[in-house]
Amino acid sequence: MKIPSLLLRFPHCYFSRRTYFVNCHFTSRADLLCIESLGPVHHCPTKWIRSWICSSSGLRRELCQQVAPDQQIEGLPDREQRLVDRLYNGLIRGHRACLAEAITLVESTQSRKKKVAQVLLQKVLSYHREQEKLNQGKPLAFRVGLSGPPGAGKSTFIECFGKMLTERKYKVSVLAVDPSSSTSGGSLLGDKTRMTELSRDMNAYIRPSPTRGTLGGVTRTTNEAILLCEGGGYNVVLVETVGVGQSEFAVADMVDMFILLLPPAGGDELQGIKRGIIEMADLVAINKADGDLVVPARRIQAEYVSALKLLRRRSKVWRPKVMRISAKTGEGISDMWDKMTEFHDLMLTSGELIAKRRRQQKVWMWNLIQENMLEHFRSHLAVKDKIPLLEEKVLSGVLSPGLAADLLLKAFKDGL
Ligand SMILES: Nc1nc2c(ncn2[C@@H]2O[C@H](COP(=O)(O)OP(=O)(O)OP(=O)(O)O)[C@@H](O)[C@H]2O)c(=O)[nH]1
Repeated sequence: MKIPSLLLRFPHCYFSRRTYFVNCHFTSRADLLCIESLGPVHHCPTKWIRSWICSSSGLRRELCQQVAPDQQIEGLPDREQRLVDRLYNGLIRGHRACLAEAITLVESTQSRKKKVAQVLLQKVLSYHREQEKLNQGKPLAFRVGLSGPPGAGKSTFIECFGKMLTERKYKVSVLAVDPSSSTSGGSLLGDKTRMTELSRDMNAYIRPSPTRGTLGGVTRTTNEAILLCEGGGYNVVLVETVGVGQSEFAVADMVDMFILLLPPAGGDELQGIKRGIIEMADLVAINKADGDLVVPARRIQAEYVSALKLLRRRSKVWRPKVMRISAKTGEGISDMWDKMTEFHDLMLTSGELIAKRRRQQKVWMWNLIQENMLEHFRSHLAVKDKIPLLEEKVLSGVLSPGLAADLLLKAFKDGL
């Protein structure tokens, strides 16, 4: 059936500025819609459409309200709007090329592209809300963080784990957070040669770490990339980081479950691993528990079981577990997934998962403010030229860091 165009976004709907003829296919449950644009028309009998939707779809009348103006996506020139529409449509249909292009867009540092990226994200977010509603409020994807020191076997694990999930008809995306690649010029996660088999799997999408940017910038784009992957229908999103810096703390703040992958090695060999990160782990997996390494793996497992008992409980429904696995032989990987789904179900039914996600949203917002404020500060005309001189004075000991900061902050405030 053809009706004049509307952009339907449940629980809200509003009529698009550019009107189209559309084909609407309602599902029997009447709250899933596919809209296909066929061509422009110049008038839009809104009242008729509303009553048509309400009567023919059985939707409650209050679902058909106009969205608040600040939620509307508009204001882009046609060319950019077409780009957003193309990426959005491709993304929600599961086209990997569109997902890749969309992530490149959110990674862009150009202000124009950033704006376009935000419009796209806003659209994807609305789509998320609709889909979550259809899913009885359950999140679309399971977000899992994976961290571990170099050589722990992260890529071997992801390859094995990812393939197991795709065989079970999950769609898996792997995002890497590795700001070391921007600071040292070399990537600790050694992006290119990793997970070759999984990267050929049509139900998997692997995105290497952005090669530029600060930790703040990289985590921002990773957060946004998670949303895009979920929009693309990936129901398990793995965020990988190397556990020797700050990035793993950032990753723990963007996922539902945080997993620490360790080799069967004792304290000295794991010095690079920060103590704090163990406290954040929901599951510790001792990898390489095969062959001669089974015995040391058992010992390390026992050590971590005792260590975790001493930590403060972060959840009412879950105590961190320690498991032995072998990414090489695949042993323990299926059991590990069972534990992970148990965690997910418990967190979901207790309401802790949703609460955690909400908290993370707030943290994310403040991180963005912090990052943007700093960028604004550094590039402000009143302080920009003074920074090198004052930094030099602090370095040579002529000025205390506190005084230099005060001088810069004063110059900034005066210049506002
Ligand atoms: N015996 C054994 N070796 C493993 C296992 N998992 C990984 N390895 C080996 O450990 C080495 C490091 O594995 P990777 O998967 O590259 O480790 P990684 O943590 O991804 O390391 P980076 O790529 O440097 O971050 C490789 O030689 C693997 O073959 C395992 O379960 N058992």
